[in-house]
Amino acid sequence: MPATPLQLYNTLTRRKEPFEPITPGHVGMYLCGPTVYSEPHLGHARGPILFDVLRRYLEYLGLRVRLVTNITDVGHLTDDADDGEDKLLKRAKLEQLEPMEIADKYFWAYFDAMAKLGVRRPDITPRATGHITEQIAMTQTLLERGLAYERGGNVYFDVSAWETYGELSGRNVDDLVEGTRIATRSDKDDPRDFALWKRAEGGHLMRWPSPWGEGYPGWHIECSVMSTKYLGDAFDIHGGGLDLIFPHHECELAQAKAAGKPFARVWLHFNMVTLEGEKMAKSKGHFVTLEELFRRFDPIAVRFHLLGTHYRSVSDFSEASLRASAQGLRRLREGYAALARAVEDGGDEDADPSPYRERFEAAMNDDLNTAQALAVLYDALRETNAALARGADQATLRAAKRFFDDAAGGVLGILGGAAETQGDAELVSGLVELISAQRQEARLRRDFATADAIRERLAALGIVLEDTPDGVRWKRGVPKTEAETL
Ligand SMILES: Nc1ncnc2c1ncn2[C@@H]1O[C@H](COP(=O)(O)OP(=O)(O)OP(=O)(O)O)[C@@H](O)[C@H]1O
Ligand SMILES: [Zn+2]
Repeated sequence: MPATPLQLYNTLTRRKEPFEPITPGHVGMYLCGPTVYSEPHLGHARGPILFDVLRRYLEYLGLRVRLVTNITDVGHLTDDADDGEDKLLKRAKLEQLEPMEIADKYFWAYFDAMAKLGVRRPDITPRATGHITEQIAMTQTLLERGLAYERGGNVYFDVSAWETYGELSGRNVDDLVEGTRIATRSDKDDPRDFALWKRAEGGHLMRWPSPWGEGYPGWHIECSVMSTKYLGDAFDIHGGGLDLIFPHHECELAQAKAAGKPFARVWLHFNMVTLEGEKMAKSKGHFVTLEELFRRFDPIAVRFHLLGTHYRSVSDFSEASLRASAQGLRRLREGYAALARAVEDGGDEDADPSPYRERFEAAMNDDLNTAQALAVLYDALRETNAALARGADQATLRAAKRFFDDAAGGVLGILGGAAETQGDAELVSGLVELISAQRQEARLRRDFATADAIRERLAALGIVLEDTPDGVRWKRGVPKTEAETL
């Protein structure tokens, strides 16, 4: 198996190791996706952006990648110890919607936000509710192998029967008993055991028939099932936030291996996005939504901001740091635009590569050090600005442009493509505000003919101006009535 130059830190072995795909030329990766019960927050963007960059970089290295990201649309309990209230059902009651309406509403909210962040869609997005049969089958296998037991419609994994339990998180299994709150009325043999299948109580809306009566799957089993279904019993990379190492990934790994599947080879865990030093979490109500941020910042600046910290370090959110990222991105775009204008079409395809390419690759190969990779881009930018100022030859400029296209555009996804479109959004917004200010001036001069003409021309372009006590606002749309536009 040929190793790539890429080194990745593997949580399972606790060290950086050369990344070797199981099947040469192909990479299968699985990222634990969101539970779709509320608006995505900034913390939810870190994993998808990291995996998007990893995928793009593997492609840059010439590999074919299949990325699977699951959607947890079976509601799970507010408590990791198989206890508490179902998050999705709680939200459904609150919004007076069907649980599936909640799941769909936030599924789309999530993917709309990811698209704005320049995150390419996963190749497969399996939903837990679409894989109940497979989850029942794996539960049955574990029962047949004597590694699980049933108690009145609940099926639990027998942790004491699985020797390597704790291998991923490094937790000592005996100590775990201490740390596990012994739930009252629990029918588990051992408090460390976790649910593979839960009996649906009276009011539980999401339920399916099973050999153990009506119920629903436990949280961890969906990922063991859906990852291996689409990537094979052994696959290359499995990822998620550090908060998922225990219990979620520990349990996923135990179940899958106990069912006879070698499972993931590399476990990649990213650190948390924090707000005032504390983990952003929707269940704690401690977060800033992506939608809120997108109202004030270019989404690609948000992407840029998250890439500015190595994925294994905490990324603390503040307005000031995001503003600084937005400014940094603007400088990069301006520099690139000047370079693109100076480069003439065609020729020099075989010119020497930019000297920065090697440094960029070294940073990415070192466990995806995107912070370092961005620093290389800025060194290259400084050099490019100097080259433009001294009127460097076309071969040099073309090599520089190719480097920015591949590194900043292709791999990091902060220039070109979606990034460019976002830049356009900023431009449109700026232009409309400029024109709107001209109209205000016309009105102050009592030049109503000009003011009305501007409003009409904008309306014809699908832009509606609204006079509000806080000044003029604009939105895309059609004016409601003729009277309102006057
Ligand atoms: N603050 C955060 N920083 C980085 N990743 C996060 C953060 N919060 C959640 N994630 C990641 O988002 C993915 C989806 O997690 P989940 O739906 O459980 O979100 P959550 O906000 O943590 O919810 P909850 O508060 O209910 O635990 C997981 O991979 C998780 O690691
Ligand atoms: Zn998972």
